[in-house]
Amino acid sequence: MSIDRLQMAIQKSGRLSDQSRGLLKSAGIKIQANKGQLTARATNFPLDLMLVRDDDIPTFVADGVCELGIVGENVLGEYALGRPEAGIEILARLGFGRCSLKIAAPQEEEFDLSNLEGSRIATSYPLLTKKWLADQGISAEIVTMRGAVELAPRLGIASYICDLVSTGQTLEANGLKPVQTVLESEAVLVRTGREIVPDHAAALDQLKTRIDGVIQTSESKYIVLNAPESALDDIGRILPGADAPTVIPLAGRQGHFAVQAVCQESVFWETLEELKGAGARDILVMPIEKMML
Ligand SMILES: Nc1ncnc2c1ncn2[C@@H]1O[C@H](COP(=O)(O)OP(=O)(O)OP(=O)(O)O)[C@@H](O)[C@H]1O
Ligand SMILES: O=P(O)(O)OC[C@H]1O[C@H](OP(=O)(O)OP(=O)(O)O)[C@H](O)[C@@H]1O
Ligand SMILES: [Mg+2]
Repeated sequence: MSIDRLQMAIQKSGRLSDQSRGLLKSAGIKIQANKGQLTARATNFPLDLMLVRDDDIPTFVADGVCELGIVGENVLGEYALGRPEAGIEILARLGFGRCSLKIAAPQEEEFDLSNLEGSRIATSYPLLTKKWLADQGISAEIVTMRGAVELAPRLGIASYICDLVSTGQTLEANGLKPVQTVLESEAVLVRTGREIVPDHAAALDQLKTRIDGVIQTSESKYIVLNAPESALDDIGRILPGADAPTVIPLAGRQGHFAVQAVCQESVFWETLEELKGAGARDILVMPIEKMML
């Protein structure tokens, strides 16, 4: 580690690791692979990585050991409830590691919210669960477990669980069903609430601009199509998240135009069908490699 370089904490190995590294790669940052090491260095940017357990990332960022981190909102939320003064700031939502923290009940149970009153709930997220229960006006006992929470009802440790769900396969395999959502979560880029030295601040701004560009381009597409003049208004309304399309007359085709636009929202097959229905032809959708707004 070097004090001249920005420090960022990412998950060493787990569900967020590959995409955290992928995001940096897309931002043009080359990371020297260092197998088994707890740190890694960018070779073309003043950035060092700390490769740690995801649970430790908020502590590193709060204490200013790392100015930046990539962590799930679930882990960040639990940490922030325990240390509200930590002052960690979310800089960007990253669109991966999407999951929900959910209350789950046995599949055969006819669930009603009032069933939770006075019950035992097993979870690795005691503070988020407690807060949600308090918000609902429910009092219940929390049993904190580090993992394998889905086993708790079968083992008789608790009647309900509060755990992360994405496909729902793990719940199903354990005879459980989701009944309430406590938190929707995705990976976020966070920065310390502590002061950042000026040298690092410039690198941080540059990195943030690049990451914003990567997020934008992953959602954005460049659309080109041809259309008669009568269809242009409808097409302008259909194009998702396009500010001001470029409209150019087609040579030799009176009353027909080429339309070009950057769409900053997802372009689905349904969108193309709608455009065609409005009179568009020869529709091309192209990825955008880089973008700086
Ligand atoms: N099923 C899932 N689908 C999508 N994202 C998930 C899922 N489960 C967890 N996540 C997200 O990925 C993060 C990391 O999950 P992972 O299972 O790798 O954590 P972990 O086992 O606690 O790892 P570590 O060893 O770093 O402590 C979670 O905190 C959450 O934000
Ligand atoms: O709804 P699903 O798609 O089945 O995903 C949910 C599971 O994913 C997570 O665990 P993970 O697989 O990351 O293992 P871990 O408990 O060792 O972290 C989470 O703790 C659930 O157990
Ligand atoms: Mg963890």
